[in-house]
Amino acid sequence: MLESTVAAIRPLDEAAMAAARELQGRLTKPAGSLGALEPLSVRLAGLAGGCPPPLPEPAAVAIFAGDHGVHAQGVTPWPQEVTAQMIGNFLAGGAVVNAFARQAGASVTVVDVGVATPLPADGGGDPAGPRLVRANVRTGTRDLTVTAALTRDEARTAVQTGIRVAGELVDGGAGILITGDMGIGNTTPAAALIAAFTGVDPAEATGRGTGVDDETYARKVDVVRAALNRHTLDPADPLGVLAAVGGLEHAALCGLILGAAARRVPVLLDGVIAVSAALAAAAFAPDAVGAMVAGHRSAEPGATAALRHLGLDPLIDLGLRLGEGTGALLALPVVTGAVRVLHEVATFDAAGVAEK
Ligand SMILES: Cc1cc2ncn([C@H]3O[C@H](COP(=O)(O)O)[C@@H](O)[C@H]3O)c2cc1C
Ligand SMILES: O=C(O)c1cccnc1
Repeated sequence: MLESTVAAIRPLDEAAMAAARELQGRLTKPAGSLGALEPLSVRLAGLAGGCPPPLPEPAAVAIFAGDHGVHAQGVTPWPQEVTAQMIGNFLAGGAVVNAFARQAGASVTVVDVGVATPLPADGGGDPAGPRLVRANVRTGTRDLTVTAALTRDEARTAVQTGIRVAGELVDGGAGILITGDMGIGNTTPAAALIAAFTGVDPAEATGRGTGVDDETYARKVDVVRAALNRHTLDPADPLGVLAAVGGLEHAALCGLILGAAARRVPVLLDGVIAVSAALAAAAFAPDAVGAMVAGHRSAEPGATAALRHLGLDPLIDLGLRLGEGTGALLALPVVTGAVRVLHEVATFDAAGVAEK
């Protein structure tokens, strides 16, 4: 399933992109006046294979949750149980991601791919409310400073879970997928993935996550450096890199991105966890980048290194460092606006407006 998904990922459609560029030039506005929205609309036409591309509606957020053996190294001040507790909060609709999803009209799907502590009971209430998918591969990764975080089989199972969730959401009518994550400690494997795929130094890849103090930050950089030294990491073997230093939610997010790209549906990337997973997806299938839209620039420095490597410019930059899918959800109206222009704005001809 991983191999067939990767094989299904194709380049953007040049004819659709040319049509979108040509249409942009005839709309009642100075050429280029919509800045980054114009190339975005062109790219989405290329992804859809037609102009105008469909409006990216409805949106579906998939929050992949997992725990991390590296938590034992003291890389975050938060107890591991917070991962499971926040799942309860997501299902009850009380987290920031829920507030932003309601605002954007997006559905919320929470996927347990690797939570270590018992989950709260399913909400079971509102059928339109947040939904829980139970797909636990193992109860947290192993400590990546000691051994590989995952076996290749475990990493593959998590990637395939992400592909499956993407397929289900697209079959359910989603016009855009949004990446979300929850996993106490998960900025540490994200930094290791970013260092492995981009080649930046662990100090540049590593940030303060939930907001660690100077002492914890120094330890976190040492942990990422130790992980990079401990494992042989070949960026041409993304499954091997995900297994050695990744997390179950990172692997599943990689799958979600690959699944979206294979179905030619855009995937709006959130913060540092999402972009670290996007590096793995691009290593599996370079053309998957065509389906990626960088929602925002996380305050985590590794996110900027990853976006540079992917050649993506984030749509908004608000200093967010939360995850869950929050930054991507805030960027959603920008993506919709970029496409709506191609659907609704009059041409100079049709509106009787004189050209320069
Ligand atoms: C209450 C709470 C809600 C969150 N929502 C997302 N994260 C974010 O912070 C965690 C990563 O940061 P670190 O690597 O420093 O632990 C992840 O769970 C991520 O989703 C949260 C963290 C907390 C504490
Ligand atoms: O950029 C993110 O997604 C992020 C940053 C800090 C903590 N958790 C997530």
